Amino acid sequence: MKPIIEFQDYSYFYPKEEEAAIKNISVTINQGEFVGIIGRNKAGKSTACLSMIGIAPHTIGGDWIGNVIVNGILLDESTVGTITNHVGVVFQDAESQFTQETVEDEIAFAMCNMGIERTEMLNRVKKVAKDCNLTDFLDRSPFQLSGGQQQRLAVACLLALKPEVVILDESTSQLDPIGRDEIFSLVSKLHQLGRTVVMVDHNIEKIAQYTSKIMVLFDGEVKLYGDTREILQQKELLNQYHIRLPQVTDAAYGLKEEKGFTTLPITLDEAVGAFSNEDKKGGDISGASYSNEKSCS
Ligand SMILES: Nc1ncnc2c1ncn2[C@@H]1O[C@H](COP(=O)(O)OP(=O)(O)OP(=O)(O)O)[C@@H](O)[C@H]1O
Repeated sequence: MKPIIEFQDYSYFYPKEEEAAIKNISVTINQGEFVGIIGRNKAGKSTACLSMIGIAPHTIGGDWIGNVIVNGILLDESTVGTITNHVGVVFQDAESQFTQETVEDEIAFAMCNMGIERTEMLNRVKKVAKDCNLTDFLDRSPFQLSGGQQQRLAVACLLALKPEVVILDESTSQLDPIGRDEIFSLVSKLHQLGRTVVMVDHNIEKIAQYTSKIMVLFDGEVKLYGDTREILQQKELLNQYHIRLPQVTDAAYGLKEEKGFTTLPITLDEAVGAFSNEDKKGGDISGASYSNEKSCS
């Protein structure tokens, strides 16, 4: 596995702040992983994202200790410009980044500063519009799109630049359930195509369904980092960090002894399998019809 983002004993202090917002973290995100970052408010999730793209410290200022290495580039030697060749980020308020009159121009605009040849640029607009299900809206104003469509447009602008890593920081928090599903479905496809995806989201059900790894942040520290299924088995620990289990996992946890579950289901499909299997000996979901492959509906 090739490391794509490495935090090495990294701490970050916002300007004029004495306490670090990120405290001595050492974690590696490998190429092709889909990592969910979770944690209560002010845990440091956005600061971790900003550090992955160099906005902290290069744009915001402040101090740091340790290192962040993005695709082999050390923080000391990077600029936001060099990192954005590898990493793209979409924030919660996608709308605020739009400046163009049409969706087509907005996607093309993202490529303007990169000196991309016109035919190539038009090809990329067509491709990402298709991938993000925006082909029918190319002539429309970005401001006449729904919240979900605007988030998809922000992702399309980013994909046109072909970054290896796509970061979404609470991009679904203001969307209705359908808009949220659209974004998760889109990033899941990107992940299947081999992109590395990092997603900050408070929706633990979706994080459970789609991610391959979870990073739990608490007061600026990484408390847990590992396989999504393994992390979500640890109710007491997660609760300590103010994170709840997915509802189906919590329900199965309550019946763990009675049903003899050795592994808790983390998605609805798995729970249906687990509970319909309950008459069988032990009621273990390992006998149920689920796999470690994440659903990508
Ligand atoms: N520009 C800033 N200047 C000073 N301190 C900041 C700044 N931005 C964030 N912080 C502080 O850094 C810490 C981590 O904040 P951060 O926004 O990274 O957390 P978060 O987990 O993303 O929170 P939320 O879920 O509320 O968005 C908090 O204590 C916050 O107050």
